[in-house]
Amino acid sequence: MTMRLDYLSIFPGYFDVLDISLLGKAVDNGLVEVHAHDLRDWTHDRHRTVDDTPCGGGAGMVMKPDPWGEAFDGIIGIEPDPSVHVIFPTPSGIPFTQSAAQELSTVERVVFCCGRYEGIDHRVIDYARTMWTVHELSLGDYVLNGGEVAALAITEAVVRLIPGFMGNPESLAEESFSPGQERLLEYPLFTRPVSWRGMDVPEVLMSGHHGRIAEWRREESLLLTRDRRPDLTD
Ligand SMILES: N#Cc1c(-c2ccc3ccn(Cc4ccc(CN5CCCC5)cc4)c3c2)n[nH]c1N
Repeated sequence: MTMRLDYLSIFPGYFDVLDISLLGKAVDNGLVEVHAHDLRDWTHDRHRTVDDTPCGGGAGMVMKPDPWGEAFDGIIGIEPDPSVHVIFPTPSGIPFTQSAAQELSTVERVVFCCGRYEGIDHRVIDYARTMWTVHELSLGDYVLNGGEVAALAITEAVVRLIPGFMGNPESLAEESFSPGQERLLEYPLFTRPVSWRGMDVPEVLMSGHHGRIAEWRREESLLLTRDRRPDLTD
């Protein structure tokens, strides 16, 4: 299966980075195809206007619905198709999680709608919900300037789960937040040299005793999780 990824943004250059590294490999081997679009290509005025003042007052500007609607018509089409998943990154979205990434990794087409300013006219989201499967997602409780960085993060989390993307799929199963995994943070990692600037790799990791190593790693994960993410231990 090839996953088609479309990105609608007034800064489509953000997505040039998807040609690099592992994601670039996924594009090369046909696992994903990436299309970035400039929302301003669907404006018709001299200034290629995409924003206007908020109805009801308030600070900042809101993205006009017209360019989004015309872009949808051109990029996705005018017929409803629930197999198309449209993602609106937004501060008011549902927190994006590994399970959401897992679900999205099986989808054949995803369209990211990257807002800017204070956000997108809500009718755009309401219209999209009548046509496609819509996800309003948030990366976390901090403020970004637009949806592009969130779209890149969601893309990376999803694409790495596509069968055939990762060289060693078994490693995915062991990761924190993977399905079936206890919700623990990952233990500290070490590699050679064994001694570096007066600090040594924990002896147990050099013992070759797999049982003791597993026990040490679990204990370290438990300590780290209790200290940094007590919410995961509920
Ligand atoms: N995913 C994700 C996100 C985003 C995100 C995603 C998409 C857009 C589009 C525009 N912005 C900028 C912005 C910033 C603050 C606000 C809050 N409002 C302003 C006035 C009253 C409250 C609204 C928009 C975005 C931010 N931020 N943080 C995340 N985890």
